[in-house]
Amino acid sequence: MCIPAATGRPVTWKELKLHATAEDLWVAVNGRAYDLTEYQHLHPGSALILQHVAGTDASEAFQAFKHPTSARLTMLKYGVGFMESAREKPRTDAAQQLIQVRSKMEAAGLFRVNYWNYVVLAAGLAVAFIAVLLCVKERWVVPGALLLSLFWQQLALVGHDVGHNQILRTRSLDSMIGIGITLFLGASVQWWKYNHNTHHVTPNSSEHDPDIQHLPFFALSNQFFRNLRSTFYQATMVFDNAVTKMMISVQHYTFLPMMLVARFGFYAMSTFHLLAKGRPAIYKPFEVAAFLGFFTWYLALCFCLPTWTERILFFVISHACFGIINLQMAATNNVSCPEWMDWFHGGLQYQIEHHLYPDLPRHHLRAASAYVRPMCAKLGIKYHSPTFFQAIGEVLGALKVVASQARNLPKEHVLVK
Ligand code: HEM
Repeated sequence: MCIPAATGRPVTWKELKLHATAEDLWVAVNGRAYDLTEYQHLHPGSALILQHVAGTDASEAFQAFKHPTSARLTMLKYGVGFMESAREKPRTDAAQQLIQVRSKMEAAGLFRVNYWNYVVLAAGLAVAFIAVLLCVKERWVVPGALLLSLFWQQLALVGHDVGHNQILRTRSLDSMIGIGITLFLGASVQWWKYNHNTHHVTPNSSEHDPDIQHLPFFALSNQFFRNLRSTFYQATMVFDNAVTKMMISVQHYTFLPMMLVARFGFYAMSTFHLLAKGRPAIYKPFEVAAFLGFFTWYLALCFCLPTWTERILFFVISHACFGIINLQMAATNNVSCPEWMDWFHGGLQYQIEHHLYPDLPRHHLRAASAYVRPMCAKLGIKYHSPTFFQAIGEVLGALKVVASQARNLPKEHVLVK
């Protein structure tokens, strides 16, 4: 990618590190230094994401999120100077391998979208939705509700593709598809995107990654046995109270039942995002309309069923089943499955490939694994890919370990703030 030259003076890496706060925010991108203190609040990818890379070489993160020409022109305004050297440290073996493998996959056409996949998927979604309407008309409550939960699960997976601009490759156009998804899924795609982009920039950081911040219900490691401040929620995740400690100590039992109500988390987070100030507000009026539109059609559908028993049953099954089939998201590691099951996992069974190359279209992830596995072997990195049920077992096992640590905490456990 061609980055416009920032005019100005030489900047040392030591100096860059002195500007690593929200109040004084510099980053280096491809050998140039930028002062983004003011721009952070205009940044479409959020101020928070820039704060996470403040004072560092953000070239790789910048590259990972495709930036259009307008971004490169904007950068001209904020240039401070050029870095004393193109990189702070020479590229590691792993970084070099990543770039080489990317070039090979580009040459093999893996970064090109095959639109037939989406035509088939869209047709499948349309058929599923019409089938749900027919089921409701015929009062087939259970099949209708099960089908609806599968429809939502598949739509959520398309939301993931859209969030990474994997379909139309342009943020505005993919966001339009996202608004359609909000209408049929009842979840703000812009909330999810804000959440998920932060997760990609700060994976597995207990303070920064919203995908692992689930107190008071779950703690994924003993890092959470402190009252940690979440930079994402701008709130303290309080561990030091009786209810949280009790919940964590039994989390391996509550995990699966909690998935039954996970759907409500989508509603809560979307509402919070749409009402919150200071978050990326692009397309907000459309998103709000689509979000409200969802409740209108969904409740209207429930009320097409003549009795309260049928309505409640339809509501409960469609919501609970959505949570259960979304367990494949909860595994958050690679999952080995036969090729014919790829549609069900929606690409999330290739977490390793996806995290290394987030803009890789999901239908090429299986082919990409043929490049990534040898790369891992070469670098001596274990490529872990259990089956679906093994993966769930591993998640439960990890939760159990942390639960037992929580149970055995000494009474005088000191909280490090
Ligand atoms: C250095 C100056 C930067 C400028 C001028 C800039 C500008 C922009 C612009 C104009 C967009 C909207 C893109 C579009 O409409 O397709 C954008 C999106 C984004 N940027 Fe940056 N950016 C900068 C640095 C960074 C860095 C260092 C990161 C990562 C740490 C980052 C992460 C993102 C993300 C996650 C998005 C959202 C992408 C999306 O919504 O699909 N940006 N940026």
